[in-house]
Formats: sequence, structure tokens, C-alpha cells
Amino acid sequence: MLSRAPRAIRLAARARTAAVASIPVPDASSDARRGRFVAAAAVSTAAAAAFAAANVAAAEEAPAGTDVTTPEFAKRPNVLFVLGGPGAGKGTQCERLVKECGFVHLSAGDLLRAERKSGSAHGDLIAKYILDGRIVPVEITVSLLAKAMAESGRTRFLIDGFPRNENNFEGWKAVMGDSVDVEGVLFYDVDDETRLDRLLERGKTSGRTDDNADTIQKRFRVFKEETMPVVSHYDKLGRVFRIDGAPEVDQVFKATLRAVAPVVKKEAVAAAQAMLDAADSLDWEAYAALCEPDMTAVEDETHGATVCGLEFHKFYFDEGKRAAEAAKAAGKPLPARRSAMLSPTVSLQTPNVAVVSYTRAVQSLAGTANFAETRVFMAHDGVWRCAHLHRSRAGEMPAASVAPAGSSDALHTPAPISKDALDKIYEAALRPAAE
Ligand SMILES: Nc1ncnc2c1ncn2[C@@H]1O[C@H](COP(=O)(O)OP(=O)(O)OP(=O)(O)O)[C@@H](O)[C@H]1O
Ligand SMILES: Nc1ccn([C@H]2C[C@H](O)[C@@H](COP(=O)(O)O)O2)c(=O)n1
Repeated sequence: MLSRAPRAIRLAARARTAAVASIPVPDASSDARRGRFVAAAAVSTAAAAAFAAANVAAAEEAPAGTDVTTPEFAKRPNVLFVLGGPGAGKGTQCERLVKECGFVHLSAGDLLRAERKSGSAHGDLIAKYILDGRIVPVEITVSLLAKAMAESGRTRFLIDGFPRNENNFEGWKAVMGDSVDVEGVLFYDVDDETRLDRLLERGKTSGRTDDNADTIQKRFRVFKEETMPVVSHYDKLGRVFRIDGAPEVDQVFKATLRAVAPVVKKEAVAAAQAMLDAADSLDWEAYAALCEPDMTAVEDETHGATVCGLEFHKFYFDEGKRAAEAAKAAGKPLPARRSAMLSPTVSLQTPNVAVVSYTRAVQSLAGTANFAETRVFMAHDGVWRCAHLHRSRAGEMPAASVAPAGSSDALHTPAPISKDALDKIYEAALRPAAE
């Protein structure tokens, strides 16, 4: 990841500078454009260019076959929006999620404050909007978010304080389209009185221009009139994780962890399915990127032994590819294979350790077979990798019952593995790690 960042950042910054310069932004003193939706084209040319440029750069610079490869399934970013009234504790909970679950936290307010401080051409406008408790035009905000997402090089985001009104919501859709999965909204519910107390207390040390009684009341009004309709929209879609934000921080965090669990579990299942897809297509690079380097495995092929490391598994990919190429050259291509995951269950041991169990149904014209599989995944910085695999054959249906009449059984017989080759693999796989 690290090796990709510099060029990605340079390209994103260049694209953004050019694009943002061309964004029409309303006069800070005028309300004329307030509430109007952004022109999709104007937003797209700004933020989408930055986002795309950085992603292209990242892809260009990823060295093939090294452990920096991002698993294919994870390339599409996952986003949780974080909303709640001013002072509800959004930032506080996001910080904990970053620490304990490896999310990337992007606060729209923080990005705007940093942009203002940076001496940007939009600095005065941002300062005025924040002091007035109003919502900055989305052209600016979504461009900052897109840039930060791209620069992070990561794929799992908490986007805090956004979308805060319809203009934010439309601008996001125009720029991001379907390129990002919005999992839902973490919504912190806290009464006005408690939030007012918290903000006045925070104002004693925060240095924020908007932590004063006058601006706080304006922000409360904007929250009710402009933000709540966005929350209602997601509520109707069944995608709001509502959390009581009034109790003390640790207790709210427990509820937060329960709320994010379905999202985290979904990621672990997606990682398991991505491993099956990689195995079916004999894509070793993709498979290896989804494994811990010292992954342990017990499967029929290991004859009850536990193998450690990836060499053992790579052998089957290499041999599978060789057999497929030979069959193709002989004009008898091997039948396609597809693995479906039946009834997956996920148990989260911690926010970063997931046990995924399922029946793997392997379909091909050579026959179908079911395996009981369990994969233990660990997440580092929000990226899941398999640390242990257990597979047992659970049932099969011979080729004769599924192969169409006239197809050759010879095509369906797997290439035998020589004893010598197997011995070498076992030897390598079972060797202590220190050697
Ligand atoms: N559960 C809690 N109990 C008591 N105080 C809290 C709790 N959560 C956060 N706080 C405090 O309340 C203040 C506001 O919290 P925080 O900055 O996280 O809110 P926010 O929703 O991000 O606010 P804003 O939208 O204004 O940025 C902070 O000083 C924080 O320490
Ligand atoms: N989507 C956003 C988010 C924030 N702002 C501005 C206006 C807010 O009152 C201020 C502070 O935000 P916070 O740090 O409380 O999330 O920043 C905006 O215009 N648009």
C-alpha cells in the first residue's frame, strides 16, 4: 500500500486542483443557490476526477504478485454514513471504531475546517457557512471526501456528518454513483438539552467557531429541517442503525459494535466467496491476496495433517492451470467449475476475527460435490484475510449423473498428482516456520 501512495496522491491532487478550480460556487453572502441541487456534471468533473485518478494510479503502481495486492472483492469501497445532531457523539464513536475495527474515519466538518485553514480559495466561504451553522455547497465537500477516500488507499469508510441535507445527498449520488456501496447510516440519537450541554462544554477548549450558543441553535435547526429528511430517506429503506447516544461513551460504543456487526460479517462472507471464486478460476494472485501468509489448513488433501503456509495450496493452482492448458491444447477444454456458498453462518469472535462456516457446493459437468468448510478470517486495517481453513467432503454426485450424453469422462478426471510432488509439498508445508 505504502509504495502506491505518493503517485496516487500527486495525481489526485493535480486532478482535484484543476477540477475544483472550475466548480461554480455560490457567493458566501447570497442565499440564492441555497437548497438547489448541484448540477451533476459540475460535481462529476471535480470529485470524480480526483477519485478516479487516484484509483487508476493505485492500480498502475501495484506491483504484481506482492502482498500489497488488494483483494478483488475489496476494491469497491464500503461506506457507512454517520449522522446525528451536533454534539451527539459521532466523532467520539468514529474514533473508537477506527481504533478497534480499522475503519477509515472521514469527518466532513474536519475536512472543511482543514480546507479553510489551508488557504484555499474557498476558505472565506467555508468559514462563513460554518459560523452561520449552514451547510457548505456539496461541490466543495464531496470533492474533499473523494480526495481523502482515494488518498487513504483503503476501502472501508465512516463518513461522518454527511450527507447533511438534500444537496449533499444529490451531490454524493452524482459523483459516486454505484462505485461505492453505502451500507447504511449509523444514527446517534440524543436529546437537544444533552447535546447543548456537551457542545458548550466542548466549546471551552475546542477552539471551534461554531461551539457557541448562537451558532449551536442554528445548527440544531438545520439538523431538524435539513438532515432529518435524509435520515428518514434511509430509514424507509431499512438502512438506519439507530443508536441511543445518551449513555456514557463505553456503553454507546457497545451498541455501536452491535450495529456495525452485520456490515463486518457481510465483509467476511464476501472475502470467503472471493476465495472460492479465485479457486474456481485458478487465480492464484487473487487467492493468495486473501490469505494470511502462514494460513493453516486441514482438508482431505492434507490427510488429516495441518499444513501451514501457502505453498501447499499454490501447487493445486499451478497443476490445475497446467492441466487446463494441456486440455485446451488438445482441443478438449476442461469444464468450468463454480462454487456456491450455501447457508453461510458467521461468528464474530472480535470485530477483527470472523469464523465463516458454510456448505460449499462445487458444480461442474464433471459432477457436483459438497464440502463442509470453515474459514477463519482476520482483519487488518479493515482488510480480511484467511488465517485457517478446514474442509471435509460432505457428499458428491458422480459425473455420469450430470454429464450430458456423449461427453467424455476422460475430460472430467483430475490430473493425478505424483507421489514425489506431494512429498515435496508436505515437506515444505510442514517445515517449522523458523527454517
Ligand atoms: N456518550 C457521551 N457522553 C458524554 N459526553 C460525550 C459522549 N460522547 C461524546 N461526548 C462529548 O460530547 C462532545 C461532542 O462529541 P463529538 O464531538 O463526538 O460529537 P459530534 O456528534 O461529532 O459533534 P459535531 O457534529 O458538533 O462535530 C465532546 O466533547 C465529547 O467528548
Ligand atoms: N456535510 C457537511 C458537514 C459539515 N459542514 C459544516 C457545517 C457544520 O455546521 C460544520 C461543522 O460540522 P461537524 O464538525 O459538526 O460535523 O461544518 C457542512 O457544511 N457540510
